[in-house]
Amino acid sequence: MANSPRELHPASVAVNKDDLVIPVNPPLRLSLIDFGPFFSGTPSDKHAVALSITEAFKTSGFLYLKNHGIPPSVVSQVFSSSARFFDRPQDQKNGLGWTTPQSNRGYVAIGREKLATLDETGEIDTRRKSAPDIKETMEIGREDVDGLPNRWPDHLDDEGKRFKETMLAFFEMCKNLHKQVMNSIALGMNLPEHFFDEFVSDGDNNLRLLHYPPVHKDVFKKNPDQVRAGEHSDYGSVTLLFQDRHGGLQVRSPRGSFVDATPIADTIVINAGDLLARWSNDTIKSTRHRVIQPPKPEDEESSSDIYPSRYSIAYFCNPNNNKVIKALPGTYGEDIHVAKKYTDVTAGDYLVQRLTETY
Ligand SMILES: O=C(O)CCC(=O)C(=O)O
Ligand SMILES: [Fe+2]
Repeated sequence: MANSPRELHPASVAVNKDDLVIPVNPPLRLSLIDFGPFFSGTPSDKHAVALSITEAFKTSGFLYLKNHGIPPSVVSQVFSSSARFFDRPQDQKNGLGWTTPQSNRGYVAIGREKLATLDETGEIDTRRKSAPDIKETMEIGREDVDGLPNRWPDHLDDEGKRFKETMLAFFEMCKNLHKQVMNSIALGMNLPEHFFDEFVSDGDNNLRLLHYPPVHKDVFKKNPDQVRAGEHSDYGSVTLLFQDRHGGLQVRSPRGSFVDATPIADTIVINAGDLLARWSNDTIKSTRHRVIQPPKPEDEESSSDIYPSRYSIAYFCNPNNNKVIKALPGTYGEDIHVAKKYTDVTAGDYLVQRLTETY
């Protein structure tokens, strides 16, 4: 059973109708939304869920989703399989290395990617040298794309074969959830429920397994710039983020302070990415976030000098690569006195350009 937000974060989180309201000024509300009624409720229940999801994306850009339809047993299987993958010898992992932004598939060793914000991309090289992100990742894309093979460990051993099966099944579940979340956004923005279907049919998404290795506490004390993953926004439509229990994910409030997105069991953290913000003519927010050391070491860990490993799974959802993204109906026009803010862009071109800046 999911812990209530109050149990998880007694000191700094007020609970308001199930939401985490983080008491910064202005408050940052990270809504905890029950997706159940979207699948099985009356049309008006469904509409209410759609409105709360869309409202969350328009205000904080982040929400927690429960009853999302992906069974907890599947999520824990994916976490275990991911941990076993990162436990492999370094040369096995290097043999499956990430190659190009176009492919965006394969293993990325510690220090290779430096997440950064849109306005500081020119400085990425300098920043990567001073405080590289302390993380390794495995990137998995849509299977069976000509010339862009996934880098599976299935030729190594049986465990590698099971890894491939587990990740492919999970990829499909997340792809379906993405479609449902887009349906809810469509309804919440007064568009036909299936408006986005033709945009998300291919599943040009990216499953990223993340491992933040154990770090000596001194590393963070000695370098105030050191983080596990630097401040950034995500690039695509929405990100489905599965966290373990350790914490460290933080969301940037409108005034610039960072607040903890405390792990809540059996929920998915969902945030909007830059391409969805652009698509919505900036009515939806793509909010910056980062990963630092865990907020307060749990009792059994507080006496240790080491922060333990943290694992997370990010499923980056994108529109089909070949789709042209232009401002959504209802987000601009003379009647509402709002101009289109961006030129049209092809989803694939936009994402490759953003990835090129990061690696
Ligand atoms: O590990 C996390 O909790 C967040 C990872 C993330 O934001 C990313 O990879 O874009
Ligand atoms: Fe992110």
